[in-house]
Amino acid sequence: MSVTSERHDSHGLTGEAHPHSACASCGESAAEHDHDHEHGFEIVEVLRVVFVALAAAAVWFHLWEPFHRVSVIGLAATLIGGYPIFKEAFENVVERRMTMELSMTIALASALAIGEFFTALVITAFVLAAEILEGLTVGRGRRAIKDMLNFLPQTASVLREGQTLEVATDTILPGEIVLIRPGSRIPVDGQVVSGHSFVEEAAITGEPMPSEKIAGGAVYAGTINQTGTLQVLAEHLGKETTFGKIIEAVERAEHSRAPIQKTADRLAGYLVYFALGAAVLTFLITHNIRATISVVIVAGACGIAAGTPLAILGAIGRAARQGSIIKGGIYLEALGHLDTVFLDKTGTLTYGMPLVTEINAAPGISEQAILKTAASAESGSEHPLGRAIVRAAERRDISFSHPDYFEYRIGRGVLSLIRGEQTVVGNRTLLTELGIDLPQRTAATPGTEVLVAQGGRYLGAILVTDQLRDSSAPAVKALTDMGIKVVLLTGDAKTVAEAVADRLGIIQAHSELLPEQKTAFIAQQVSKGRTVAMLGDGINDAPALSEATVGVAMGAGTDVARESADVVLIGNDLMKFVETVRIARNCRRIIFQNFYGTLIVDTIGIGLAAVGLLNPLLAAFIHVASELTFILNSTRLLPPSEKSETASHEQAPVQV
Ligand SMILES: Nc1ncnc2c1ncn2[C@@H]1O[C@H](COP(=O)(O)OP(=O)(O)OP(=O)(O)O)[C@@H](O)[C@H]1O
Ligand SMILES: [Zn+2]
Repeated sequence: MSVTSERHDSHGLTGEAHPHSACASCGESAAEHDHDHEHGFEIVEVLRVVFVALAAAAVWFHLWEPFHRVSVIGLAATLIGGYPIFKEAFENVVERRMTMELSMTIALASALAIGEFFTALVITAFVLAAEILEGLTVGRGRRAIKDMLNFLPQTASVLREGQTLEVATDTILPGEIVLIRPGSRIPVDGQVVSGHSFVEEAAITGEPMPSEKIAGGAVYAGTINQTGTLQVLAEHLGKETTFGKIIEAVERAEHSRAPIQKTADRLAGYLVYFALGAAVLTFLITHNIRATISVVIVAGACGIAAGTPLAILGAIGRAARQGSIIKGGIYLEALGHLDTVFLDKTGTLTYGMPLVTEINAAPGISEQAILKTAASAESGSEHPLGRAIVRAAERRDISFSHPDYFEYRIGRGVLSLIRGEQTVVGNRTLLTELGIDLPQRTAATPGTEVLVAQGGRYLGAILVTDQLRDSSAPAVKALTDMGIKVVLLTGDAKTVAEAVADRLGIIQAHSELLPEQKTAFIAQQVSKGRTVAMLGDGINDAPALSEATVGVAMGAGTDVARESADVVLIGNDLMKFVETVRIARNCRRIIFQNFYGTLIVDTIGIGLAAVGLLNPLLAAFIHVASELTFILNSTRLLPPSEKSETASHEQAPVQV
């Protein structure tokens, strides 16, 4: 049961500020407030319960009863103690909203009217006590997320003019050198300039194994430096850090309402009507006022109304802790009933750092010449394949020039002009379109064949192989085991697609797709009513990510991909995606448990009350107990408190 006093609003989390109301207006405002004055409110509320309970005892023992029919203590204490309930009910009447407070008020008024003062007081006490417990639970949920914000260090050591100064973190500027001692939390995103250490990055990636840092390595705010001192060149600060962005996304997600939340509010509203309707029927049929009051009282809806946002908040928070940022409740909900996952190959299933592994030259051409020509053509290329070729040429000390003209044919390769000669580097489709004669595939091993031609003549093929991510195979298996269809979509050749699909146990693979074909493919699935996720990393993937029900970007991918995505995997670990789907499914299951549980308990309760088997006190107890059970059910998803974690880290032995 929940009473929504104004003070209480400030403790709410999105959507549960008026837990019993079926109104969309209850969401946003409550979440804006903070909850620093929590303790003051608790004491007033606790005193109110104690007051009502004492009054109930007084009524029970017939203390001071100047009038025969009316208990002054009972009446006064119910009115004073129940004030928050009545106030809320009055506001609901003004707003023409049917809420549980309103029905409780009706029940209390009826109890007073038939002289059941003790009953009225006990019910009031129950309701108020439940409200406190619920407020604490929901507050804990909100704090679990807020905690994340407060755990960046407030001060940091900075090297300024040859001196080490302790300054407030928010005064550090990009480009300054920050000194990070072992055992302390890193305050900025930046690059290690000197030192050697291991850093625990669980806050960012969810990965518990510390990662080694030497000069040149990247460190992230919120992670913990463990063994050595590091000097870090600050690059991003505060909100601009990866950590800051995680928090921002989680906060935004918290404010956005998932469709299921609207369903929950509506369902909670219907329950009130149902209870009132049942009460009217009970009265008409039995003329038993006590039974009628019990019917009104027994049905609780907080398990649905407050339990739903709590579960969603917990799930988003938990996912964030393990390195996947869900940008809104709506995506969490979709992930909970996903039926297909589309995977891009390069950069998603593979590391996206391919290597040149083989060069097959046409007769009379040297490997050197092929690499030189290809590297020149690709010197301005951003594509992983182009970069691999350029890197290979550099590694072999092959000098190359820049093309006079360069054109990128999406999904095919590059056209360029080198010293007046038309140079083509790309796949079979591209070279065939240009009318260049090609031999059969020459490569001995699997990999992507990049064909090179100059002046209309085929020079040879460069085989580029990318490595599958370690997490790809287990992730595909886990998704398949969960009953989700896994489909590979790639721009690469059929042979490569099939080899990858084979290695990973993917049954359906589509190859040689242009980016717009990937997008169209996904759009078609979505229009069929499927709930699909697309995982990708590249610039070309952005439209497909937007088209999918849930677009998922690899953290190491391009900015465009991360912007268009609905979920970002910070650590590039595909198992994190699997884990996120599990969390989403769990969240959905808990919400539905609460839905069905509430409906069952309320229906049985109303039935028992209607036939006179529940007195109002028992009815109130059932209401409160069932609601608290369902709300506690929702809290199972909340991430463990970060405070204790932080404390244990700070106590870690400091070695300098
Ligand atoms: N810069 C390039 N140099 C050579 N070939 C290229 C280049 N860009 C694209 N290609 C050719 O076009 C194909 C499709 O490229 P695209 O970028 O669409 O997909 P991909 O990187 O191979 O894989 P995925 O679609 O799984 O990310 C590549 O496999 C390659 O054969
Ligand atoms: Zn309630």
